[in-house]
Amino acid sequence: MAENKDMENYRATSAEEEEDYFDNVELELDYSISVTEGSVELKKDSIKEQKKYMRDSHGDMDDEEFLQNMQLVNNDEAYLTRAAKRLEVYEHQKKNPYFGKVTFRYDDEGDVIPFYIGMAGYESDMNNEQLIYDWRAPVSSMYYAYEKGPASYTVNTEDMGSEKFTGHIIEKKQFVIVNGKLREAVDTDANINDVILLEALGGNSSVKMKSVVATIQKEQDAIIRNRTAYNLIVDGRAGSGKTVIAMHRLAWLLYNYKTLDSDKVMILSPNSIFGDYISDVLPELEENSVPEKEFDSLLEELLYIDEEYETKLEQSEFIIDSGDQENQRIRNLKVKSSIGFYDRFNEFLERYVSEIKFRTFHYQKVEYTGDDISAMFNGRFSRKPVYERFENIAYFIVDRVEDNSPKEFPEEKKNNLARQIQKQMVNLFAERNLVKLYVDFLAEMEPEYPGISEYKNEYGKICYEDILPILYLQVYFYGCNTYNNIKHLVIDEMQDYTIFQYAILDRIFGCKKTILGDRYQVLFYNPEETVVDVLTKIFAKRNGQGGYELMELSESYRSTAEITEFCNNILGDEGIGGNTVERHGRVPEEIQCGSLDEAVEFINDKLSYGDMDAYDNIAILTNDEADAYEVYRQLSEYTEVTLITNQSVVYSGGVVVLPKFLAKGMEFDAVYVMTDGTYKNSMVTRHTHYIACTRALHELYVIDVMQSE
Ligand SMILES: Nc1ncnc2c1ncn2[C@@H]1O[C@H](COP(=O)(O)OP(=O)(O)OP(=O)(O)O)[C@@H](O)[C@H]1O
Repeated sequence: MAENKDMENYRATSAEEEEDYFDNVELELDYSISVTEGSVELKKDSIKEQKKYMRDSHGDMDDEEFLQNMQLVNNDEAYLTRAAKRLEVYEHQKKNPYFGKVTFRYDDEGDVIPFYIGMAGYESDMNNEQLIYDWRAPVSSMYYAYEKGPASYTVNTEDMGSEKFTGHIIEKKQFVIVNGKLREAVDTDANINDVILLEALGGNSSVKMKSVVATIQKEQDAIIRNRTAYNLIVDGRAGSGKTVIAMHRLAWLLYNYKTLDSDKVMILSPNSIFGDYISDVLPELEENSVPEKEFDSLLEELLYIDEEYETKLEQSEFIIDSGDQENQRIRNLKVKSSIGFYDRFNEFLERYVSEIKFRTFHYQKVEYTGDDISAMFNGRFSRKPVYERFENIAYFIVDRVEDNSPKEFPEEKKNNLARQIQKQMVNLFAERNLVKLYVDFLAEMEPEYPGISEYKNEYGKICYEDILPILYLQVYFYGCNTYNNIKHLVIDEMQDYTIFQYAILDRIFGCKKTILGDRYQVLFYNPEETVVDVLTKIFAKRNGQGGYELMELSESYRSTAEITEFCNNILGDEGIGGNTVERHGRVPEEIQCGSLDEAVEFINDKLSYGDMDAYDNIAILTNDEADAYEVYRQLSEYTEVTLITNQSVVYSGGVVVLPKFLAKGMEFDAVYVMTDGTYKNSMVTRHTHYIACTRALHELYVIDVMQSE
């Protein structure tokens, strides 16, 4: 009832009133620009004078006075940097100041306040009125989460706790503003008006991922603004916006948690091309970019063994070359990535650790026998990770040594002594070769899984699936503090990592995490054990710490309904694809070609007869790098085309040729997927094909190149 009364008493703002508000914001922004530019000029003069004064009076100043003057100059220069950034934001705001509005009637006082929401907030320099609210501000959450009617928002402050405000949204609008002109003000009752979303989705893809603040959907917003999860796991179908959400979540976290800086956040991404693709979103949202890493570079950085080992890429090539053959290595690889194998390895390690014999430790009058240390290791400290137990025992012994000495030890002495004790204990392990220990474990598994002890590839390198348990072993024993400064980790394409990788990441990054991916975009899909099962095991609450929340996304925003349907059919019973957004386009075409040359001819015809002229980014996805090179070589005789390889670090759009595995996470307006005509026969190739086809926004062609006998 209250709702109806609100509606009755409230007169919606007219188009003219919206025009007036818009014009006023424009005037205010002009004023702020001139005020800021004026103060920049004054500051520049003052810096110049200050520097001159320091030069002229250098001889007469004592050190303290000189430092004080230096500090003044530094402050003024910092002001200039901030002002330059503010001017940049004002300029963006002049082009597009806000995209939405909610008018909210507060329950208690009955105040009615219109909140205009934009990419960044804006406070008037004339009267300090907040004319635009940043999309990340607490009030803005109502725009994404509620339709007209009862609504609430909560303000959380790090020192004052949280306060909830309740009331009613009595008006909700979306604005279409193009190049500083208010084109349309649309009343919207739904979350975000479909027409505006469809218009956003109908455009071409871009070389770099773009922000989508104006059209974030309710289910996506709940992920972006989640405050409660320690580890937030998002399982979403292809094109459901996981990557774009990950970027917006980071921007939201940086805005709402003042102690979180961009250098305390990290993104784990699948390859450098993908890193480049997402690199613009945060700057576009007025945040600094955050460091980004691939798992293999962590591996290289952290693992200290001398033997050569395979990369993830080498492993993927082996899997794809094997196709559907159940060879020994493929069998091993499946076992070695399973939860059961991980559990058995941990049981083996626990047994190994409980049998460790420690040496007796002496220091002045204090003595701890090997048995005493062993009792502490397997008793009082047994619930801690092995490396923490060393540290705990070392400090425990140092405390006893201190108790026995007449004077208190300074902190430094304590730390040095603890380090010495720890070193002694760790050396016991260092004598053990990590690889040998792992090989011993494999030997134990051999009767159950014949052939499992093979751990090197045909080139004598340790296989990728074996190097991961070895790195796990290393962090299990020695821990790793390298990334203790990281306070939030984002893992995209979560389905690409195995249980050992998660166990390693869990130990290296103890911080909160946002983990996103699609359980179906994998080469081996096993409904009995998906990546979600792995994640919920590794990130389950332990001793009341950590834990996870699992959220799902089912709506697919990238592709037309026709392409999404086509892709869902590839998976059949092996997966649930995305629901389609009602955006329509050409039905995907399947073409048979007798040879690669013929396939190139088909693509070239499409490109030269103008069929693709409407598109900015067109990709040809091949089975492997060799095919990619061949297509590139032939096609580049006729048209401008770029080859993307594993070494590429920048993606610059246009027509590109790349192997399928590098297209992960990316998207293109039109996609030509090459296959050898046999993808339906094997799960690996079916899933690879699905991943490749889901990259297309508007047009998709599947070219079956028949294999010559
Ligand atoms: N709310 C939204 N408004 C406008 N565009 C959106 C929205 N959500 C997603 N998109 C667009 O949909 C496309 C797919 O998004 P994204 O790449 O983040 O999906 P994904 O789930 O990571 O896909 P995949 O798993 O297939 O790599 C992008 O072009 C993105 O901008």
